Amino acid sequence: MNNVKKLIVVSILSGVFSGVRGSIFMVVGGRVNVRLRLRLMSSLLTYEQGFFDLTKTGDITSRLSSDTTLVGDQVTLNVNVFLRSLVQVIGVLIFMFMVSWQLSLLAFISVPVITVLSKWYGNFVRSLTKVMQTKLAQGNSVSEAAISSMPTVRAFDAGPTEYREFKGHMDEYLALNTKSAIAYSGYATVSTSLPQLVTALVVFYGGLLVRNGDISSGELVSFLLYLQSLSDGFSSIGYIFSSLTQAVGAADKVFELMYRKRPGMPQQQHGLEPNTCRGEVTLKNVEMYYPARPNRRVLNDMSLSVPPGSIIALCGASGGGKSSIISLVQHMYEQSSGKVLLDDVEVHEYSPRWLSQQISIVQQEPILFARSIRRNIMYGLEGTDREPSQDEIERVARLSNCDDFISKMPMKYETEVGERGVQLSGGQKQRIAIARALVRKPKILLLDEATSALDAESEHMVQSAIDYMIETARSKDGAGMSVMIVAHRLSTIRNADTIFVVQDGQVVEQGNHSELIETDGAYSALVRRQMNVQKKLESQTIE
Ligand SMILES: Nc1ncnc2c1ncn2[C@@H]1O[C@H](COP(=O)(O)OP(=O)(O)OP(=O)(O)O)[C@@H](O)[C@H]1O
Repeated sequence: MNNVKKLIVVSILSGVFSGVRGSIFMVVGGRVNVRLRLRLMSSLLTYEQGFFDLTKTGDITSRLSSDTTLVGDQVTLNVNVFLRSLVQVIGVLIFMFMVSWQLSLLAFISVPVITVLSKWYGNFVRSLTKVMQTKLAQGNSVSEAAISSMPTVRAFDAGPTEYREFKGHMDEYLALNTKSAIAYSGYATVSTSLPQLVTALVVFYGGLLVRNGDISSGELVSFLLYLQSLSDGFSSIGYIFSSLTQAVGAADKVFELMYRKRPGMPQQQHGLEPNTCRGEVTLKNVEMYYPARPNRRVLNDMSLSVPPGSIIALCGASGGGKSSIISLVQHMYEQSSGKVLLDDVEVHEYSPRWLSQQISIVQQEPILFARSIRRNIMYGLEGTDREPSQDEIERVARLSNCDDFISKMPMKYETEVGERGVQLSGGQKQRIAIARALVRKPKILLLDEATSALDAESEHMVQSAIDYMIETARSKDGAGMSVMIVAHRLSTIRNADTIFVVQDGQVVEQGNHSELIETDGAYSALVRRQMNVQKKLESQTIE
């Protein structure tokens, strides 16, 4: 009866032990998964030259999900079983040596072979897994891009093309998967049959030892049972080894991204953070190449200066380099020679955080995030000591002509704008982007003027918001706010203190409107062309 009681206690204890052990590893696996994701996300959000040029962002977002999950899962499942098997193997080994050291040594002749084989197999699987994860990520990137752009896919009836593209990646993944399965079958064949062969040898030699009276037949039987248990332990360690190598293969890519060239959040705090900013921007003999196209010079000996509180316009033919100048001022890219200065200090010397506090930008195609209008307006300031009050948000919304359409929405400022702001019109998005720029009270306002995407009414609304910004910059209230506008509309250009005509990466003319008209060069040609287009449009409308 006592024995039965003991058995019950042991069974319950072992159940509890295995349950607790399992849950501990689930917690550990979950933590590994989340920690990896957080580290990767924080590293991806770190400011880095040229990172904006990554075309396959889906590849990266997939790393955030699938690779980190794989690593976490393998930790949960395998480390747990690995530890259990290791204890089993060590215990059994001790018992085996206690029975017969000669038989034990014989039982181990396969170990060196299996060790070498496992090492080779591990390396193979590791490199293969890396490629497989890349193929999966590429597939994810295609599906993400297609699903998030369904209206375009549908409009161009590109469903079959997208499917073929996706299937191409999946087929490549499957081929690699088959290769991995064949390698596994070879590895498993050798690593399973070798111990069986060794068992046959042990039975043969053990029989001799029993006949010579060196060990009893009972000891031989127990040795064989230990051997079986040992082989079970080894085979589960082998299995775990291959799964863990897979996880390490996946983790390799994650770590590669995490520790790429300019990693680490602390770098973000580095750099100068002066208490004041005058807002004087100067470009001196700047030459620039984009990392994605290192052979194409985009800016060539570019020099310009923006005195504090002035308004300058950049105009000229498409592709001339106007937006590239704006990116350099924000220090999104590094010039290859020359200097980009803010208040006589090179922009790379400032901390990126400080720099972005001084500069606000309204992009040509403003990007909104899938959150409420209120949160979009105070984007980047939320949760900081610069977070604007609701009154302030409403004030800038009024100034940027957003107030009318926001007040007509049922949830007002709490209205969700949808993924990339799809639930708003182009003009509405643009006006929210202007409010977002104004609420930051910048010292330098960069404006990449949007023209084509807006209808006449929206254009009027956006234009009057821009005019207001320019007026603010000129007024005492906005003293010191310099404005750099990539301008297409004559009305905006005309108001600028200095106009720079940019062609093929160089300033070909500069001066104010009347000076440049008098010069009768590239600028006046540009103005004439615009007026002609305007006249044509007007006559067509009248007809
Ligand atoms: N991220 C990038 N990677 C590589 N090349 C780029 C990148 N962005 C722009 N370019 C190239 O740099 C050149 C200048 O582009 P930029 O956008 O500065 O011209 P732009 O004058 O602003 O044109 P637009 O008036 O059409 O906006 C173009 O030839 C363009 O193809």
